[in-house]
Amino acid sequence: MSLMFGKARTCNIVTVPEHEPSECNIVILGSMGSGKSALTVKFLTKRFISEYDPNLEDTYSSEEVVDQQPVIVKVMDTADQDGPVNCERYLSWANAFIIVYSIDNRNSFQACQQYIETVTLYSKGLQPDTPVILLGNKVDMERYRQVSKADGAALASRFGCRFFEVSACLDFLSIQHIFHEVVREVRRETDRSIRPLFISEDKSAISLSSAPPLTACYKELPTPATAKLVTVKSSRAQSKRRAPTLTLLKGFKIF
Ligand SMILES: Nc1nc2c(ncn2[C@@H]2O[C@H](COP(=O)(O)OP(=O)(O)OP(=O)(O)O)[C@@H](O)[C@H]2O)c(=O)[nH]1
Repeated sequence: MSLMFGKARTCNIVTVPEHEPSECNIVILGSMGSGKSALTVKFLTKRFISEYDPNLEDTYSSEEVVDQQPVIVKVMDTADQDGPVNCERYLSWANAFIIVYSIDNRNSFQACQQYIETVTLYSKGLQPDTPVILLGNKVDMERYRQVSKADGAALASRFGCRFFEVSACLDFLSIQHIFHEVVREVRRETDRSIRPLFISEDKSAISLSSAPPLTACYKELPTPATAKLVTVKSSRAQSKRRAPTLTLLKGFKIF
């Protein structure tokens, strides 16, 4: 069963009940082998698993607390064969994008530019804006580095993205920090998009004190399944390989 959660693009202000944690849909993009799955698994399980089914695309969720506020983080680990293809499956779903390259692979860095251009073009003018984080992964492979930190930073600043270098096989906290920073960026953009209007001199302007309290622009969504990690979207592509697999996480097949 494929169950996708959307979010209201048009800002129809609805009240999110206090007890309901907000949601944050994050899409991870990048060329094959850049480390998308490894980063996703590390964030969800604190473990580094070395081999994944490259054709497996799935969406996972995790209940997090960011700055004392609970949030359901949904992560779509994509599996484009090369470059952004049929992007509509994630463009309207995402609250944010993490675009990954491997510092030891120049081609993966070039592919990131295509992804950044695609998502920034789509998000242009949309409210709230969709934050993009550029990630240089495999920083443990320094001796094989092909992409300098300066190159990564320059690409990120050209598109107004945040930029980090990480390694999915090193400490968990640096990976968790990235995902939590994405949640903070989404919250900032949401607050920015519902910031009270400036009251003009014209007395006819609505006085905000009488307007209902503005809250996040999310439509009421069904509460997600209680399980901590759930697969909410079936795999897009079935694995072609029939090697024996160990299923670590629902939806992840590890060889
Ligand atoms: N040294 C090192 N290897 C990594 C790191 N992250 C991922 N890898 C390895 O790189 C290979 C590809 O990792 P994946 O997570 O499958 O990459 P992916 O982007 O999901 O690739 P596809 O599944 O083909 O789309 C695997 O062998 C991982 O073990 C890292 O930070 N450091």
